[in-house]
Amino acid sequence: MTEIFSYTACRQLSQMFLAIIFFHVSEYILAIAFHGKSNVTLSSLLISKNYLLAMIFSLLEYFIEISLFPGMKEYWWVSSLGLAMVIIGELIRKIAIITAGRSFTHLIKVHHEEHHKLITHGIYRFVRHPGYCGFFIWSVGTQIMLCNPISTIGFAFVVWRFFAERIPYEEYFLRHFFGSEYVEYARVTPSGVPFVK
Ligand SMILES: C[S@@+](CC[C@H](N)C(=O)[O-])C[C@H]1O[C@@H](n2cnc3c(N)ncnc32)[C@H](O)[C@@H]1O
Repeated sequence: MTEIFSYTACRQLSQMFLAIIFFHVSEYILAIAFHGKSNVTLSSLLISKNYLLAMIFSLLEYFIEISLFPGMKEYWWVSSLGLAMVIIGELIRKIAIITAGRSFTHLIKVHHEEHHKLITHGIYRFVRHPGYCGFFIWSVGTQIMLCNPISTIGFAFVVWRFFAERIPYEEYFLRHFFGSEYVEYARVTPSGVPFVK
């Protein structure tokens, strides 16, 4: 039980809390910067009920494992790989948000607005969904950082499935808004999420 107060737990849990706080606060600040305070609600913090449940589950897994099998959390190369994924995923996502500017909205647009321009430059030259690619790496990275095997697999599966369903839906509207320009862009640019065409 004392392992919960060990150096390992303090370090891994503080990294986790810092990663979460930084992610959500920066999403909110960037949303305000690009869309204006009056157009942004607390939903831009991106904290849903399912997300909260997943995070609580991952912390429960962490506490149970560190109490019963403390050695599991001592694989520092695994934890450091997770930390690197958190930083890289965060960077990719924030570069995507800054590159797309006003075209990046947390809710998928179903009606074309004048200021909504097709973005194909910067990081969007390499992948069509850098924001989702970054979040996928970030979220799985948080669990690798905690050396949580069950949540690593669970997060990878759930987040992947979420984007595998969301991307075709989002692209249906993008094709509608931008026509052949989007079709050609999608033809030559990978999605950025593994196994999603
Ligand atoms: C949460 S953002 C995600 C953007 C993108 N899927 C990504 O992962 O970086 C969703 C909004 O971005 C818009 N969007 C997605 N790709 C776009 C692009 N290449 N150019 C302009 N708008 C885009 C969609 O219309 C949608 O309203």
